[in-house]
Amino acid sequence: MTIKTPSESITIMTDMVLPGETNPLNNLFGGELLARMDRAASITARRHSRRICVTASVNNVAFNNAIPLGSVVTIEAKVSRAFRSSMEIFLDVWIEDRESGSRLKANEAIYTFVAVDEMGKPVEIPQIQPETDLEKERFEAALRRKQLSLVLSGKMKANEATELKALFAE
Ligand SMILES: CC(=O)SCCNC(=O)CCNC(=O)[C@H](O)C(C)(C)COP(=O)(O)OP(=O)(O)OC[C@H]1O[C@@H](n2cnc3c(N)ncnc32)[C@H](O)[C@@H]1OP(=O)(O)O
Repeated sequence: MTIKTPSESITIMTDMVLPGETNPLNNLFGGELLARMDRAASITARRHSRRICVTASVNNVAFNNAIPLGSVVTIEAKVSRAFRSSMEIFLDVWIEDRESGSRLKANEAIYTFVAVDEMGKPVEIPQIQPETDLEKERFEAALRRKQLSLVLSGKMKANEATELKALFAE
């Protein structure tokens, strides 16, 4: 079984917010950000698996800070954990202050991608070896999030979600 680190497949995309991409408050339209994150996550999933990858679910998106027109937006996409054919991709979104250059964390999201063959059938992928403390923390919690996503999508019975149940029993 091949094992890879998250840094081997990281994708960093930097772009600007243009007038056609904003809402009436002149902030980045939510759907535009979702599409940009999907693109970055898709590249990371492909780099990790070297396969065709499809978005299986968007597990969490937090629009914590509005992103104003003209902002420079950086999206970082990393594999937090790989399972058999699916992988969790964690996205961190930053905006850059024009004058100081300092970065402010604007949003976070978690997507699940599945690697498939040419017929769309799920295929096995390399596992992940987390390195940093944050990567280890996200790796540990990923199975819980996978079970929650499967329960919510009706693909797993709640009483089979052992990791989730353990969380409530703590
Ligand atoms: C980049 C893009 O935008 S692609 C376009 C948008 N996406 C699509 O069109 C995808 C359409 N959906 C599909 O092709 C299929 O439903 C698939 C490939 C995602 C899943 O196929 P299934 O027949 O359900 O396969 P299966 O049940 O074996 O699941 C495959 C894996 O996905 C995982 N999975 C499926 N649904 C979910 C979900 N909602 N949340 C988390 N994981 C999921 C399964 O747990 C399994 O993981 P594992 O192999 O790592 O244990």
